[in-house]
Amino acid sequence: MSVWEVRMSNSKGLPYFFNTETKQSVWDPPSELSKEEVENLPGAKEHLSSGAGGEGRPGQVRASHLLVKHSGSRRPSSWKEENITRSQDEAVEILRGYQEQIGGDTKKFAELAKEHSDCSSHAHGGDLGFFGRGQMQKPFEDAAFGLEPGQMSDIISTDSGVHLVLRTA
Ligand SMILES: N=C(N)NCCC[C@H](NC(=O)[C@@H]1CCC/C1=C\[C@H](COP(=O)(O)O)NC(=O)[C@@H](N)Cc1ccccc1)C(N)=O
Repeated sequence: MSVWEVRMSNSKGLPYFFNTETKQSVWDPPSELSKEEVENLPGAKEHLSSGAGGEGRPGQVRASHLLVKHSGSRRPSSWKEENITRSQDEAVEILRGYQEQIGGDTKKFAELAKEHSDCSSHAHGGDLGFFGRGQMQKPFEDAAFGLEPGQMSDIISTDSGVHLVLRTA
């Protein structure tokens, strides 16, 4: 039985390793443990996201999004539309319509993202792959890290436009 266990830092939204004997906390897996041992530590299952295909590292999430850009977007252009002139209110109305169609159906989410998302990730049904904190714009990061796998956000707004976020792992 290892003296180590995996716990979650709520302030950082990241897992860490706690030594129940020395009461020491470290961010990285203790070097004396093999990968196998780390994965079998108490708390590893719920805190160390392995995700689909296991590419996810601790503290990462995988998410897809459906982005609708508007005239106030930092880059009001996309694969779909050279020059995006809709207002932010119109973009929200459009996204509200997709939100209704999706309900809780993740397959429908990917279909609508593929057809309508103003992000290059539309080609993969909106999939952004795995990412950790510090990579995405803050409102997007907070939404993604605030979801459980399989859960979809409400409409959120970033400098890119308005999004629906679906956490997948
Ligand atoms: N996987 C990463 N680390 N890629 C870098 C993300 C940069 C990050 N992006 C965002 O926060 C928003 C939310 C999600 C997508 C996104 C914006 C834009 C669209 O908006 P625009 O930039 O025209 O304003 N799409 C992207 O970046 C795409 N390369 C994301 C992507 C596409 C295909 C596969 C993987 C990732 C940022 N810090 O700006």
